Amino acid sequence: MSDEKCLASVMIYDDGERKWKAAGKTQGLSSVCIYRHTQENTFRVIGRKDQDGEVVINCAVVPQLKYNRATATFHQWRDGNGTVYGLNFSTGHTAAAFAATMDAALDAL
Ligand SMILES: CC(=O)N[C@@H](Cc1ccccc1Cl)C(=O)N1CCC[C@]12C=C[C@@H]1CC[C@@H](C(=O)N3CC[C@@H]4C=C[C@H]5[C@H](C)C[C@@H](C(=O)O)N5C(=O)[C@H]43)N1C2=O
Repeated sequence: MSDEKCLASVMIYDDGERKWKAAGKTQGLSSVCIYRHTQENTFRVIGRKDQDGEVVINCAVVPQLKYNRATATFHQWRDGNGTVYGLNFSTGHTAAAFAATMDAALDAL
């Protein structure tokens, strides 16, 4: 698993207000990675705010996860309890790299 750091703004969709909110206490970019737990063969998306290290996403990658490439730089998915995460990547390249790692994780499950 290439756990190359992907820079993105981590967003969470607020169903009530029907709008995207920045995850965590502040705006700004986070380093988002997909980590593999070798023994259990499980995967998690972990994102840490570059500014202060706050963990703004810590989400299991489950087999039924539907990963949606809404645009070249904005990808999104629902977690197990219905929270919708959005990653607004800095570049199309990092978006594609992250999506390829996500696809590889989903294939390995
Ligand atoms: C069937 C299903 O579940 N479908 C989900 C998506 C999905 C599909 C398949 C599997 C899983 C999921 Cl999760 C869906 O459609 N969902 C999930 C919640 C929200 C939404 C519902 C309606 C709106 C309508 C428009 C779009 C939206 O939100 N889009 C479009 C791109 C655009 C890009 C960037 C961001 C920007 C950071 C800020 C803001 C801006 O541009 O101002 N913005 C956006 O506006 C962003 N929606 C959605 O994605």
